[in-house]
Amino acid sequence: MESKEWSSGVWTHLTAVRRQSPLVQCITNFVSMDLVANTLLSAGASPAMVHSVAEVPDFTPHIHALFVNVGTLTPDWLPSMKAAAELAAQLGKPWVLDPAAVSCSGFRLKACLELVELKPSVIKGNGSEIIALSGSASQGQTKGADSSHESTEAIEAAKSLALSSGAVVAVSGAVDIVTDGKRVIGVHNGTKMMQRITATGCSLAGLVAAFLAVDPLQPLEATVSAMSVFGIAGELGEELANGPASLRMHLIDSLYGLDETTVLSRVRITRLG
Ligand SMILES: Nc1ncnc2c1ncn2[C@@H]1O[C@H](COP(=O)(O)OP(=O)(O)OP(=O)(O)O)[C@@H](O)[C@H]1O
Ligand SMILES: Cc1ncsc1CCO
Ligand SMILES: [Mg+2]
Repeated sequence: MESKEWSSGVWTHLTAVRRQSPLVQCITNFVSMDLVANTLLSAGASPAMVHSVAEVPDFTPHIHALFVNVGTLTPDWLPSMKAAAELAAQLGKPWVLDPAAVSCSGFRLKACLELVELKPSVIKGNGSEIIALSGSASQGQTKGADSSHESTEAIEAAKSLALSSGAVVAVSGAVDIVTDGKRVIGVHNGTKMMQRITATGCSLAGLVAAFLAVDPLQPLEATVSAMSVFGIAGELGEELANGPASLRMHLIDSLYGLDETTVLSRVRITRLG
């Protein structure tokens, strides 16, 4: 299946998000809260940064999807993430795990491995994060939030993590990779300058949660659509931007204004395996 066959699905997913405005609970890092919320709002979804464990029993039953990102994890936050993930999974609600900077410490790696046990629908990381989480990295390799691997170097790790966890695994980068362990799809939208804005990867993962909310039975397709839409918004934004700060603004505006003709002509998705 090539771009043409995917593109109508991408547009259908975006219009469903705009129409249904899914409620997405986000337990994300301090750096990303603003951009994640604004990305979700400009796509038509409804973000709620509800992160206290005390609120999970009341709030999580009402959400349409959950997004968990460990970018600024502390021991206080982990119980909220686990409680929300456990309840979401129990209630059949899709949830996305972003193992941001997973290899920066043993604490964070252990926390992410425990979260993987709670059955995320999708795990979205950059190349280095997916390699580390799948156990493919050599020991002692310590990384921050940025990737030191191309997404394509993480394909085997992504497939193996998808098979062992049951999640769809998405790797962001120059080509976004999405796999369920059998199929491997490449999303070729996006622009290099998006790496120079902090939390674009977190925002992409939050957007994946909104797309899952409107098509929970097809997590691979929903993830591919979200990645393509976010990439197209970045491409259009770059045409108007002078650098990362204005790209951040124009990306949000472009996501808000995306129309059918633009989506259908810009989607670049291929089957890689
Ligand atoms: N070289 C590139 N060319 C095109 N698009 C890119 C490139 N690098 C990253 N992107 C896009 O930028 C967005 C963020 O991906 P990236 O892999 O940089 O996330 P990340 O490392 O998780 O970021 P963060 O942790 O800061 O949120 C994605 O939409 C991705 O497709
Ligand atoms: C810079 C940074 N540090 C921890 S999380 C984060 C945002 C991108 O993941
Ligand atoms: Mg990230």
